[in-house]
Amino acid sequence: MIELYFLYQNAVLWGSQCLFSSAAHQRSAGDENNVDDSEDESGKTVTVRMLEMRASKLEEQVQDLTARYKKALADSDTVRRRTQKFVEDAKIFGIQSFCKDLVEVADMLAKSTDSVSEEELGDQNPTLKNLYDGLLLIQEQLHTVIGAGIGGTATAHFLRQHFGQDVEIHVYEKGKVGGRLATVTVNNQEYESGGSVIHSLNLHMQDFVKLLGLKYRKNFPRKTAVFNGEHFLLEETDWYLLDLFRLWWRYGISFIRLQMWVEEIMEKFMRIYKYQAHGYAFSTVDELLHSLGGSLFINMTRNSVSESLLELGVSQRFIDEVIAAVTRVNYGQSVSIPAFVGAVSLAGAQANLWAVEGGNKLVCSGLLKEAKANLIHAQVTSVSLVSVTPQKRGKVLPWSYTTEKEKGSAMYDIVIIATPLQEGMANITFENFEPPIPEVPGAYHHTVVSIVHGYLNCSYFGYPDPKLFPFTSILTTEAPALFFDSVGNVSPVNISKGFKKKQPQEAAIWKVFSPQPLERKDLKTLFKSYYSVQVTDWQAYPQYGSTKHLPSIVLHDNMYYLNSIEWAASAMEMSSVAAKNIALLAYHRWNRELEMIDQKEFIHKIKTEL
Ligand SMILES: CC(C)=CCC/C(C)=C/CC/C(C)=C/CSC[C@H](N)C(=O)O
Repeated sequence: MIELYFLYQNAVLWGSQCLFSSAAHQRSAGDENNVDDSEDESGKTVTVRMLEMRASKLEEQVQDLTARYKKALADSDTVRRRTQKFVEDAKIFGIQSFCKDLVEVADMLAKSTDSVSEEELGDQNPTLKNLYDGLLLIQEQLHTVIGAGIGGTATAHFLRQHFGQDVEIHVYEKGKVGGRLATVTVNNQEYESGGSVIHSLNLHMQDFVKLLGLKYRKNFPRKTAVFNGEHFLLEETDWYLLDLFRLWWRYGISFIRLQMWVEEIMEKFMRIYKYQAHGYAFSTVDELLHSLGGSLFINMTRNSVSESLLELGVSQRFIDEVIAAVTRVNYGQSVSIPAFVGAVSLAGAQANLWAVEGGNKLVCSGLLKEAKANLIHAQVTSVSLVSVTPQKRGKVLPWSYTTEKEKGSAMYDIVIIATPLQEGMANITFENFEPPIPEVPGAYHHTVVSIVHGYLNCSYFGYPDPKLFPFTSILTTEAPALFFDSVGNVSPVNISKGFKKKQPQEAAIWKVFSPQPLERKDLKTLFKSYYSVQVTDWQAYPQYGSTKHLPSIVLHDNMYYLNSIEWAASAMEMSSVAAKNIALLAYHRWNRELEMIDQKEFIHKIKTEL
């Protein structure tokens, strides 16, 4: 633009100089031809008159030239402005034509691949096959998921469902597929060591099991007691009415109030399936919860379960003896956890629970396969933003990863982080993001799971005769002397293979949850003798209360964080709900369908239909 402007100015100046020099030349020529210089009647000599005439002519010329010079200057300004606009238009046009070219190239690629028939792609023509595969790769969008637990694999599944077959999905996993859904083997039988129970109303988990042709495994009926470190406070019997009477005697109608509370929350939570079936997505966990249960749900993430239940009229004794026992077994934490996760925990203590025959982790491997995702065994160490592609194509996010053998990097269009980002866990650094990706606050809670093959020490619980000990599940209340949260008799993941439930006095497989690894003296206290102990130290779920805010789902234009939902409540179904939400959110944002995100009016209409 500046160069063009200077050229034009020089041309105008150069033209003016020519005009002036020709005037000077005319004058000298006139001087040379002057012969008659006699006076006229006004007393002026011919020379004077000629000079006057020339002067007036020159004056006219000067006026004419000044006018032309002014016009030239005005024209030059217009041309400058026009040139400027032209250059700007050229730039915009350049981008537009680049986008158009891209779309044309994409269309051409699609036409090229469509024109090749399956027969032509046979083994006889490897060059054509390679070319064809190469063209397909160029056409595909690349998505990636970090983490192959239930959240990551369910995301891969839903991404495939919404984006279709043309996208390529890479899933990075540094450990085993399944993540916190895992088993340990004792005497050739596998036992769940991580997330173990699913609610009968968890519809995504149910759908996965059906889709993958897996089988349900019903939980064996258990007989539960609550231990306070000295004796049992509550003991379940074979008599339902007797149990009810005892509950009423000890806690009044607290247990009925509690049951109604959990049912009401569960019913509201179930709205999510309808919203998701309509294709609606939420950009924050708060928006999602608000759409389900309004300010009640939002407050439930802020107030503790004990506060909420006290307000409801549940007795302090019931909270200390029953609610605490449930929050300890499910989340290793006290009744100060928020009410929402408290309610999920209580739903997880209901009778209608199930698991997956063969192990819950089979859902993860099945979903990966079903999504035709590429599993990459590598640890992602950093994610950095390199360039911005025009408009709809969003940002391109590459990252480095390390495997046992190599370091590498790759580029993706959409990135989903499905592993906890808390300090000391995923250890992913984010580079070149503007604004920078804020650190995700909060900590994860350590829970140690010990799978013990042995004989329970029933005397420790006040039952010297093991034959009279009827309990298969022992929960605990908050007591400083207690070194464990719960101990329960567990069945293998394959119960259909002729498995018979062991009696409590027999050597059996026990699962102990504790905040710290069990010491030898602890094992000696809990077990009369044992054959083996297998320990898994999980960073199992958030340390509730370690942050005030629920983390963001959207970390950047095309980068999402799945585990933010765990801060509302951590459970297999919660991760599945988050996975569906992120796939929908990513899809709508990619396609600029913003009316499908954080919808209020339509959701209100659907809510009233329920
Ligand atoms: C809002 C409510 C009351 C329920 C939402 C539905 C839901 C997510 C139910 C799950 C219940 C359940 C099986 C809980 C188990 S506790 C979580 C456990 N520690 C785990 O790791 O899975």
